[in-house]
Formats: sequence, C-alpha cells, structure tokens
Amino acid sequence: MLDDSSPVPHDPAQPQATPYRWHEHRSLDTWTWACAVALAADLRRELARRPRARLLLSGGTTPAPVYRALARAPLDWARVDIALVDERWLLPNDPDANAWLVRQHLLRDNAAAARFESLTQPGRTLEEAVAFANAHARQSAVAAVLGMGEDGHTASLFPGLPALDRVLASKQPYVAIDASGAPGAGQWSKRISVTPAGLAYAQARFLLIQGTAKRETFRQAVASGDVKRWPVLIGMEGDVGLDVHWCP
Ligand SMILES: O=C1O[C@H](COP(=O)(O)O)[C@@H](O)[C@H](O)[C@H]1O
Repeated sequence: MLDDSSPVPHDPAQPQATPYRWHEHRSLDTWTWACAVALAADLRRELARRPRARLLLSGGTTPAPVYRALARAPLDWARVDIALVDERWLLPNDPDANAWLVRQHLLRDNAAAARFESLTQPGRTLEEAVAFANAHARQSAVAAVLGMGEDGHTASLFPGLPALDRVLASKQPYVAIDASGAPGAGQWSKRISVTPAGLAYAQARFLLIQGTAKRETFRQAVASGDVKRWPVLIGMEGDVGLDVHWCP
C-alpha cells in the first residue's frame, strides 16, 4: 500500500528545485511488490508500442527482492534489454559484481529470456567496457533503477570524488570512475558509471531505498541540493522526476 506523504519538509509556496515523489511502504513485502509492479507496467506499456524495451538497473544489495519479483512478471521478456547504470571492475561471475546480482535475481523465471548487456567481460579492458556501454546507451530506456549508499552515492558516483565535475558535465552516457579514497566504494575503486547525460535516456527514474539511515541521507541531500556532496541528486536532474520508494 502506498502512502505518498513526504517526510521531507518542503514549502509548497516555493518551486521545488529537485523534483521527486516519495512513496513510503509499510514493509519490505509491500515495497517489493509495488516497485516490481511499477517496473513491469512500464515495460508492458513500452512493449505494446515498440519492438523492444530497455531497462537500466543498479546493483549493490537493496534491489534483489524487487528483481526476483519482477522476474515473475508475465511479459514478453525476449524483447527486453537489460543494462546496468554502473559496474564495479569485476568479472560478471564475481559475486560482488552488479552483473552477478542481476543474473542471480532477475535473469530467471520468466525474465530468463531477457537480453543482458554485461559491461565487463573476460579480456575486455576498462576503456573497451566504457566504449561498449556508450555504444549501447544512446537509446530510450523505460526506466533507470537507482540505489543509494548511506553516504549519498548513487551508481558509482561517490561524494567528493575529484572527477565529479568532469563526470557531471560529461556528454558521454558512461565514464570510467576512479573511486580510490571514497570510503563507500569499499575495495572496488575502479568502476564504470552512468552520467547525467546517460540517465537522460531513461523515461522514468526509481530510487529504491530501505531503512531510517537512508531516509535521513535522502532528506539531507534534498535539503542541501549540492550534487557534488550528494550525488544521488543526479536522479532529479532534468524534467523526468524521481520516484523514491522507501520502506523501513
Ligand atoms: O556500490 C554500489 O552501491 C549502490 C548502493 O548499494 P546498496 O547495497 O546499498 O543497495 C548501488 O546502487 C550501486 O549499483 C553499487 O555499484
């Protein structure tokens, strides 16, 4: 069940500089099903209009139950292309790779028929992986699913990275990221990430978050409006709007 009341203070007399819609769910179950149903609806609508539908996904851990639920949706999955918004520089069969999460939790059941564009492959260099991503990225996607760390990073864009200015201004949809020194990046400092220019190809944006710490992170990000301190704010750039789905 959805409750659209926003916990983030907002003066309705002021135009909202960072547009988002806050969907608060009571439990992990309702969060999971609401997100999966919304994504399936977007895919179904696109497949009714076009030969193929494209979906951009995050990794990490949070979206796994949503992907498992989505995998059971009765769609013509053979016409669906799945790509990542970011990847750690790991081979796709590494359990810490975002590709691994997608393979384990989405590319199964009905969705086993979907076509997946893994960014990393054995023998592919980082530069080749970024070129591969950019070669496929300039086409409309029904939605981009974003995650967020407690530090406010999204995709592989971490707060305070020296390269953020360049990334945020990039005309390329994907770039290589050196996240050395960013505590939230863990041991995976080499990464590939979508840019705001890449996200602009998504017709809808979902931010899937859980827990009070991430709710507080999101509140601080919105209050600050500083995208370099809170890269999650890239989800609100442009006029698409960000659907934030939260559960405790
Ligand atoms: O490193 C990453 O982290 C974020 C957030 O992950 P979570 O485990 O806190 O859900 C994720 O969205 C991103 O794809 C991933 O590369």
